[in-house]
Order: sequence, then C-alpha cells, then structure tokens
Amino acid sequence: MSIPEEIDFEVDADDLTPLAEDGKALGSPSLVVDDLYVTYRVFGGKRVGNATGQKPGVLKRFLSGGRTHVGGVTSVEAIKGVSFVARHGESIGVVGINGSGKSTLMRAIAGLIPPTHGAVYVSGDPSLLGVNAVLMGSLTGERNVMIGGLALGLTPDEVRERFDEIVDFSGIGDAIYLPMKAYSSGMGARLRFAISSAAVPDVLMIDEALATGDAAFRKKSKARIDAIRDQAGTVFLVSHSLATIESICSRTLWVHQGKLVMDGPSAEVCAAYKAFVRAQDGASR
Ligand SMILES: Nc1ncnc2c1ncn2[C@@H]1O[C@H](COP(=O)(O)OP(=O)(O)OP(=O)(O)O)[C@@H](O)[C@H]1O
Repeated sequence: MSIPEEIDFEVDADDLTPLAEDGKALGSPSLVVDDLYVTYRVFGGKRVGNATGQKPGVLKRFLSGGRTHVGGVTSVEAIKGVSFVARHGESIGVVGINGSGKSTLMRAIAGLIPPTHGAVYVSGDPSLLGVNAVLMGSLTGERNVMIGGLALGLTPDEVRERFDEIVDFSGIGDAIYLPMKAYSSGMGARLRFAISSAAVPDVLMIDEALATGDAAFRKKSKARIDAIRDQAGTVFLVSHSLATIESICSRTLWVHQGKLVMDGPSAEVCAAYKAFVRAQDGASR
C-alpha cells in the first residue's frame, strides 16, 4: 500500500497557530454513537465469469444476451461496532486511510444512512447536520445558499440577511451566480463550509474544506470553528491533513477498516496513525 496522495503531513503547519490549551471544561454529551454498524448493499457487484476465471460457456452467454455481469447483491460492511461520546464544546478530528469509513461514519451521524445495528443519539436538531446533502450542483451558488440556509432552520428573510456575509466568507465572488457544478472542488468546499456554519449548529461536520482552501481561508475557518465551540457546539473535522487536525482538534478518532482503532488526544492519535501509514508504505516496497 502506498501513502494516499491526499495525506499531506507537511501541509502549511506554519500558517496554523498551535491549539491553545484553554483549559475549558467540556459540556454535557452532544452526541452518543452506540455500537454502530453500517452496511451498504451494492447491486450487481458480483465477479464476472466463474470462480476459475474462465469465460462462461456458449449456452450461458446466449442466455445472458451477451451481458458480462452476473448481478447479485454484495454487502460492504463500512462501519463495524463504533462507539464514542462527543461533548458540547469539543472539536474532534477523524483520520483514516482511503475507504476506512470516515465519510460513512459522518453520514450515519448526520442521519443520512440508517444504521444496520446500534444507534446514534444527537442532542438538539439533527437536521442541522445535513447541509451538504441538500445542495444541488445544477443550481447556482445563490440558490444553494437559500436551500442550505433553510435546511439549517433559518427563515428565508434570515438567509437573505446573511447572504452577503456567506458569500464574502466563501470568497468565491461572482461565481456565486454560476451553477455549483461549474465550481472547482475548493470553491465548492468553501461555499459548503460558509453555508454550513452560517447558523451556529449543535454539531458541525466539515469535510475537506479546510484542506482545499488557501491559508487565509483556513485562518478564517479556524476562527469560525472556535466561535462555534465557544457557543457549545461540537465540531467534527474529517481530513487527510494531520497538521490541520492537530491545529484545530483537541481529540481525534482513527478509523480503520470500519472500526475505531484509537480515540484520544490529537497529538497521540496522529503520531500513531502517521507511524502506521509509514510502516504500511515501507512494507509495500
Ligand atoms: N454508496 C456506497 N455504496 C457501497 N459501498 C460504499 C458506498 N460508499 C462507501 N462505500 C464503501 O464503504 C467503505 C468506506 O467508505 P468511506 O467513503 O466511508 O471511506 P472514507 O474513509 O471516507 O474514504 P476516503 O478517505 O477515500 O474519502 C469503502 O469500502 C467503500 O467502498
């Protein structure tokens, strides 16, 4: 296995200030994930041909009308028995190699995928979690600001009041009037972050927005994350940039093959994860 490209150990640590030890006591639990399992069912995921790798016979090919796939349902166990408690005022990083289950975990917490076993309990309004899910690539950024704002529980007037501020924060300028599918991944991520954090949510989940943004955007984002934590929100940050995670999150979860393998202070978890990836990379050479 090689180190996934996105893992950027050296990423811009200079422009990120070290995490301040503010010594603030954390609040009550905002989220409880209890023995969570998530299984995807994929239709048509079976191997082509038979187990020996030989082509199907003439009769089979005739009966299948020349189609090469044989259908069937395959299960992918993406999350296997994850449990943890998050508290108000906590910022939590989530690390793991590609395909380890980070996005699935976030989507399950957001209520976008049902658990196959176990449960997720969220204090407050879980609808605050799902902004990314409602945004539509075929609509302009402007329309998406309105849709995302409504999904956050704002009224249309409140969204209109905050519109300029959201666009300014995203820094995408006149591109706000283009369809979102015309945005670069960085521009899309910046607008999603600007919308998601326009109202103070109970639980804010951030994808790669901070990794794709430039130094100035990361600084602004960090200030906004700190403000959300100060108002007792919980922030999850999924990123391949360990420098960003260590700078923003006091605690980190390491997910591997769908399991939570480590949960603790960011410096310790990131160091262990870094050593693991380097060892894997060495073993594959
Ligand atoms: N919609 C889906 N249908 C079927 N399998 C899926 C689906 N989404 C993810 N998976 C599978 O679930 C597992 C976990 O994927 P997930 O996207 O959660 O990983 P990740 O850690 O977020 O990866 P990355 O770092 O590449 O974004 C993988 O094996 C993936 O193939």
